[in-house]
Amino acid sequence: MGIIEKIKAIEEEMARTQKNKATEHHLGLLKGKLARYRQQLLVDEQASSGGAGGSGFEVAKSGDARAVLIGYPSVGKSSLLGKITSTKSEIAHYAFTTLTSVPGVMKYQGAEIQIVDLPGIIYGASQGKGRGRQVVATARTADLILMILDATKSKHQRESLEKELEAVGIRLNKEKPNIYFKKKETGGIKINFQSPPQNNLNENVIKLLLKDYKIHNAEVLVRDSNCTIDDFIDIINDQHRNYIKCLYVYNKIDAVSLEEVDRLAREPNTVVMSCEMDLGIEDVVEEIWYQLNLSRVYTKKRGIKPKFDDPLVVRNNSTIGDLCHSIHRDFKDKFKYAMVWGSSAKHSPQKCGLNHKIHDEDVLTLFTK
Ligand SMILES: Nc1nc2c(ncn2[C@@H]2O[C@H](COP(=O)(O)OP(=O)(O)OP(=O)(O)O)[C@@H](O)[C@H]2O)c(=O)[nH]1
Repeated sequence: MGIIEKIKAIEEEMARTQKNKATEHHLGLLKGKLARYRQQLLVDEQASSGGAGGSGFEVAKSGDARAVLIGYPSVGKSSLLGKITSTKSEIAHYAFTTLTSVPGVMKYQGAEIQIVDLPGIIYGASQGKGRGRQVVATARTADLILMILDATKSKHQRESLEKELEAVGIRLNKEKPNIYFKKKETGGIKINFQSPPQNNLNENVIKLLLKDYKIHNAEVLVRDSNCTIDDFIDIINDQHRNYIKCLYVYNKIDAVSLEEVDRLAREPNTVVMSCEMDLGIEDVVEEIWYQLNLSRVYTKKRGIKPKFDDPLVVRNNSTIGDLCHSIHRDFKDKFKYAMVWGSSAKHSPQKCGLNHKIHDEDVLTLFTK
């Protein structure tokens, strides 16, 4: 039986099995197997196509961060891209057989955010259909997923996209489960719970899953009592999981009732817009910026005012060391100290080393050896 048939058989068995306390472990084990086969399918396909980037799909990452657009055809992805990316004329069209990916650059607050359009080909990826896998590989590199949805369509569109992303190991708006897991050479299986489990994850099911994955020596510490069986499966498959923020963007609100717009706008991590009527586009841009959680840092030379129109952009929680790395790979070696003005400084200016955490809108003078 091929992998696709195996996946199908498990999915069918899961659909047949009633969900209750008695079947919980059995279903958990099936989910574990499903995750393993799906993983294998993605790996096999990548190997046979010479790796995700081998067929030329992978888009070079440029700019300070990357957001990818995901959505069904005709929901308005191109319209949005046209509105928020300023470099329309420079947009490169990467055409590889049936695949087209259009990266554009959104300039905002001095940052350059690459917006990659993955035109409606994500679905079917988890079943090895079409070339969705390369799309998935690109989606994995995103700092933010923009799921573009048609406000006039049913909630099925969102659910099916979420299901596809879920099936390939992309977790939306979720933190990595708080479980310590380490494979060992010897010593058997050691399982501990920091506090009594409140959910379906328990010692027995962990043992069953590890056995199914042929892991005979490992240490497990469940730190969060709300962890589920699915969380543990994610932890065993950790190299193939990506925890990515997702912003749900409903387009075409001009075509639905005010009540419906109001309802959609209240959903978490959601913005609503109408590309056609030019409504809410600025909110989308602001929300992208907010979700990416970037910090702008202005550098200045001694005795000269900083250039506020040309910040260096780093991820939130970055250190001066990270900033040096973003300037140049070897810059850290030349770094002596920095003078820092702004909210991260205890007093302005503060003399700081590489480990100092910078805040948005700090001003820095870097001194080299
Ligand atoms: N009513 C309404 N129609 C819109 C809106 N935005 C886009 N459309 C229409 O929706 C259709 C699809 O828009 P596109 O921007 O091409 O959608 P797309 O998602 O890029 O489509 P694909 O290229 O097929 O993936 C076009 O006919 C647009 O005129 C909107 O805000 N309201």
